[in-house]
Amino acid sequence: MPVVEIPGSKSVTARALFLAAAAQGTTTLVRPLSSDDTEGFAEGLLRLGYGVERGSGAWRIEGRPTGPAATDADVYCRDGATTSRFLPTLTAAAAHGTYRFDASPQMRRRPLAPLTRALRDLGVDLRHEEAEGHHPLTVTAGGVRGGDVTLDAGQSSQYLTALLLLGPLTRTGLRITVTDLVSAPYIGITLAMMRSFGAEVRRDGSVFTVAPGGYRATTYAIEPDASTASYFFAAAAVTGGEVTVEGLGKDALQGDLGFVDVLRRMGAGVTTTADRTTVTAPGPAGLSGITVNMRDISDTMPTLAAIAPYASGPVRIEDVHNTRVKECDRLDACAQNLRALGVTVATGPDWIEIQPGTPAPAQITTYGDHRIAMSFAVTGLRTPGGVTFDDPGCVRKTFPDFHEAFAKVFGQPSTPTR
Ligand SMILES: O=C(O)C1=C[C@@H](OP(=O)(O)O)[C@@H](O)[C@H](O)C1
Ligand SMILES: C=C(OP(=O)(O)O)C(=O)O
Repeated sequence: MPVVEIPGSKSVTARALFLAAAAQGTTTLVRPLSSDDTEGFAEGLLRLGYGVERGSGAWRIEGRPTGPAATDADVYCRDGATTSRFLPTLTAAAAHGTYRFDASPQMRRRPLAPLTRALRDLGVDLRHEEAEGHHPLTVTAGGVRGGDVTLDAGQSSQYLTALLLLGPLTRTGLRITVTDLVSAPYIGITLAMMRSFGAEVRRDGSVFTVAPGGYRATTYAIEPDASTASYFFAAAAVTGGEVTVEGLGKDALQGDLGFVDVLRRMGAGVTTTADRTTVTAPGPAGLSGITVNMRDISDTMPTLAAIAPYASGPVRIEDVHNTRVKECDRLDACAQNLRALGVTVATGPDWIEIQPGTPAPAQITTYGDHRIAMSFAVTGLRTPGGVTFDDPGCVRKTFPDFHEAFAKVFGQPSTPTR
């Protein structure tokens, strides 16, 4: 019964870095994720003049409630959407300073207009350099008074998280009315973590009220990444094995742990205690087909799509339109790779339906998307000779050692070669 050690949560680490930077005092983050996204976030804070010390297993951040020490900085956000959306928002609260942000070509393509519009509605001087609503952009800080703002988070919950995180740094607090919301469980993570750093925030349906007053430093332990765990759980379900992940159980903050409920509905065995989760393969009949709404847990859509051919009936995943504006268009990427493996698949604006099949060996086109690589590594476990990847290294975004760690647990390498 392998107990798998999963690296820290990207989402929790990114929020913790924002909160620690804005807090009064020195914060210690225990077991943060060290990957391209979170290292990029930390480098961004360093460029802004925050004190960040990255030790192995713990990071220390010197909070600066008055804002960045640098009054002028150029920050490169790499591929990180949380970095690209949270860091400009952090600098908007500074009393003064000019901060320019840019991101990778992949991230430049991804939208952030609803967030930048809301920031402007709150009086922030924010200019897009090229395309409206995309990086690169410049924030000329002058503090944020606060007040009422309306936000459409139907494309990304990260817009709402950014505004919520900003709330305690405003002079009078924020009242945010949300007209639409995807990936809702991520807002639960945000609210819980804001409270852990001393903020006062309330939710009444679609209205969020955040009191002014800043944040207080703390020691914060980062839980393992539930989206990353999905590849190991899925692999247990399709290889006849069993996998236990420690540190992710009933008390977990991350909604993506809900992926195990999907596996349970398909026939896998799932046991969850307060702080661990075990998935065991289904009986001899294998996984059944399913129709499932993944609006709340859409980062695990590619995981399910990649194991879908091994189910005994069709797998239909619905309400995941926002997966088209992630690292790549994930509905198209999943469909194209499944077809390359010889599987029958159909897609619509916000859904994908996959027929049972017998995947044949193929090269997976990752589109530079870590989740496409990690998901199809699971498919490869039951493909004779495995699968190969055009860009195996794209896993660096959230799990640089993924291929090695996966091979260690499941024996067969996912052949991360070109
Ligand atoms: O807030 C976060 O940390 C995240 C929210 C989700 O994004 P969307 O809200 O854009 O779906 C998720 O896909 C992403 O990996 C991380
Ligand atoms: C969509 C993702 O990341 P982000 O939006 O934080 O870049 C992801 O990790 O699947």
